[in-house]
Amino acid sequence: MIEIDGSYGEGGGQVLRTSLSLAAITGEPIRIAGIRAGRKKPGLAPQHLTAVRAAARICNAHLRGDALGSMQLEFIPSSPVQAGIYTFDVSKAQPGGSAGAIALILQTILLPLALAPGNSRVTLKGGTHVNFSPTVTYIEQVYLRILQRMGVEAKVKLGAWGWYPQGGGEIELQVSGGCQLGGINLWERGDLHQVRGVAVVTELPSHIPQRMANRAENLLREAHLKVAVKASREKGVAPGAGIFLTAEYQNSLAGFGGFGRLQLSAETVAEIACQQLLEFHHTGAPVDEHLADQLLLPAALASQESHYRVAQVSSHLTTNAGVIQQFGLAQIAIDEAENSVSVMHL
Ligand SMILES: Nc1ncnc2c1ncn2[C@@H]1O[C@H](COP(=O)(O)OP(=O)(O)OP(=O)(O)O)[C@@H](O)[C@H]1O
Repeated sequence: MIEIDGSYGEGGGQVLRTSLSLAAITGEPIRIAGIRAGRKKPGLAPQHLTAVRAAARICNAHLRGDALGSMQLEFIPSSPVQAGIYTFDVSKAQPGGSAGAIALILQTILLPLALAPGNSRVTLKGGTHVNFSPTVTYIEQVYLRILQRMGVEAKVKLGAWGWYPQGGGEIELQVSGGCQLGGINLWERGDLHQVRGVAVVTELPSHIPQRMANRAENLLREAHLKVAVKASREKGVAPGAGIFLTAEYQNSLAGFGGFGRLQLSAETVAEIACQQLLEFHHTGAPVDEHLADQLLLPAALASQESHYRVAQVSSHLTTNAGVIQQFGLAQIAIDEAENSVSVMHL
C-alpha cells in the first residue's frame, strides 16, 4: 500500500488525480490522507469524487472513504484496467448538480485506458469550460495533440458546452488502447505559425462572440501575430461566453482563455485571453505553465526520456513531480533557474 500525503505541496486535487491514475496503471493499492488539505473547502468535491469513481470503475477498485468532503481514501485495484464503454456524470456526485470540470476526470482515466488493451468510448458530463482547469478546447487543441506525439491515440467530441455554475456539458472521448508511450522533447518551440481561436456563446446573442473575436484579432495583429478567431453560438443549457486561443508554434502548442461574466464587456474578455497569450509568447518557452504539470505523468510512463522548457515552474509542477516519484517509476529533475524539466526512467 502506497501512502500519499494529500496535503503535500499544492495540497489540491491534482495530488489525488495523479495518484489515482498511477494506482490504476500499476495495480498498487493506495491510501491518501489529508485530501485537498491546502484548499479552503478541503476533502473530495464533486469533480474529485467523480474522478475517484471513474478510476475505480475502470480497474474494479475497492473504495473506502469515497464520499463528498472526505479527506481520506483507500483505493485498492482488483483487476488490470478494462477498456470499455463508460459514462461518468459530475452532476450526479452532488444533490443539485455540479459544473465540476470533466477535463480533469478525462485526464485521470485517459492514460490508464490508453495503456490497456482494447478501445474505449467514454461519455463525460459536467463542466466543459470552467476557470482554473483545462477547458475541453485546451484538451483538444493542446493536450491531446501533444500527447499524440508521444503515442496516445485519443479524440474528443464536444456535444454541449457546460460553464460554471450550471454545467450540463457533454463530451465523448474515444481512446485507442495498447499505446506504446514514447518520450517528448520540447526544448525549442520554433516560429509561431498562427494563433487559432474560438469565441463562443451559449444562450446569448451573436454580437458577443463576434466582438470577442474582433478584439482578439485586432490586439494580436497589433502585436504582429498571425491570427484567426472564429465566432460562434453553440449548444448549452445556460448562458455562457468565452474565448479560447491556441498558439501554434513550429514545435509546440500553448492554450489560453478568457471567460465572460456579468459586468465584463466582450472586449475585456478577449483582452484577458490575449494578455496571457502575449505574456507567454514573450517568454520564448515552448510549454505553457499548465501543460508543464500535465505532461509529467505521460513523460514518467514513457519508455524514453523527456525534456522540456516551461514558461514558469509552478507549484503544481513541483507537487506533481513529488507525487509521481513516490511510485518509483521515474526520476524528475526540475531546474528552476533554467525553467526546464527532465524526466528519466528508473
Ligand atoms: N487555464 C488553464 N489551462 C489549462 N490547464 C489549467 C488551467 N488552469 C488550471 N489548469 C490545470 O488544472 C489542474 C488543477 O489542479 P488542482 O490541483 O488545482 O486541482 P483541482 O482539482 O482543480 O482543484 P482544487 O485546486 O480545488 O483542489 C492543473 O493540472 C492545472 O495545470
